[in-house]
Amino acid sequence: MPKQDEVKNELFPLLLEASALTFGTYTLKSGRVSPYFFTSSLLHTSALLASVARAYATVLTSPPFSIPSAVSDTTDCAVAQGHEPTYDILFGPAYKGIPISAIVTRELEHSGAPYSNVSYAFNRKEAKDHGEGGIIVGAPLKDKRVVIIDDVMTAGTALREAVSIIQAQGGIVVGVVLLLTRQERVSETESRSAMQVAQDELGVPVRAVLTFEDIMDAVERGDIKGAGPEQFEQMRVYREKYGSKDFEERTAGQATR
Ligand SMILES: O=P(O)(O)OC[C@H]1O[C@H](OP(=O)(O)OP(=O)(O)O)[C@H](O)[C@@H]1O
Ligand SMILES: O=C(O)c1cc(=O)[nH]c(=O)[nH]1
Repeated sequence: MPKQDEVKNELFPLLLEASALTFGTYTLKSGRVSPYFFTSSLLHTSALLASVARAYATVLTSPPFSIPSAVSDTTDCAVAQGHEPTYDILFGPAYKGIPISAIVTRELEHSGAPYSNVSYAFNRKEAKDHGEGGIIVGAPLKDKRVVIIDDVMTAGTALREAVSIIQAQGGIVVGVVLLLTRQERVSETESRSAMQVAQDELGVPVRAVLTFEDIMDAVERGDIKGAGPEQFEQMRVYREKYGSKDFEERTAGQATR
C-alpha cells in the first residue's frame, strides 16, 4: 500500500474519534452553507498532534516535495544518499495553520540531517506595531522556498492570501500540503477546484491527505457515527452545487472505466 494511503488509514479513524468531522449546518469562510465541517482545532491532544504531524511529514518527505539527495561519487559507482527537501520553510496561515506548521517542522527533525534546517513561519492576522513589529513570525521568508501548510481548503481564499503574504516578503511558494481538500469550485465562474487552480497558476504541487470523496465514501459505508443516508444525501446535494469540475471529471472517468 502506498505510504500516503497508510497515513490516511491511520489518521481518518482518529479524526472521527476526536469529532473533528461534524455534520449539521455550517457557514464557511466563503459564505457557503455546508452540511459538514472539519474542525482541526479539536486535534489538540499530544497523541493526535503526533499523528497529524506524521501525516504531513510523510507527504513532505516523499516526492515531489522531497527528492533524492545529490549523489556521491566517492567511488566509481554513484550512490544515492536518501532524500532532501525541496523547501526551506513551512508556512502556516493564521490561525489554524500556525500550530500545524510548528509541529510538522518538529516532526521533520526525525527525517535526518537534510531536514534539520527546515524552519517554520506564520503570519499574524493583525500587524504588530511594537517590539519586532510586522506580520511574520518565525523564519524570514526572503528568497526562501516555502511550502504552505493548512488544515482545509474550500474556495482557496486563505491560500491566495498566504501566497500574496509570502510573495510580498520575497519568498517563493513551492508547494501546498493540506489535511483535507473539500474539492469545491473556486467560484460561480471558476469551476476548477482551488487545488487545481493553485497547481495550474503557481505551477507547484498541491496535495491533501484526505479528500471530500474519502468522507463521502465513509458516510456511504456507514463508518461515521451520526452520519447516515440523510447526511449522505445532503452532501450529494452540496456537491452538485459546489463540487469542482476536476472532481466531476474524475468521477465521470471512474464511471466509464
Ligand atoms: O479555502 P477557503 O475558502 O479560504 O477556506 C478554508 C480556510 O478557512 C479556514 O480558516 P479561517 O480563516 O476561517 O479560520 P482560522 O482563523 O480559524 O484558521 C481554514 O482553516 C482554511 O484556512
Ligand atoms: O471553508 C471553511 O471556512 C472551512 C471548512 C471546514 O470544513 N473547516 C474549516 O475550518 N473551515
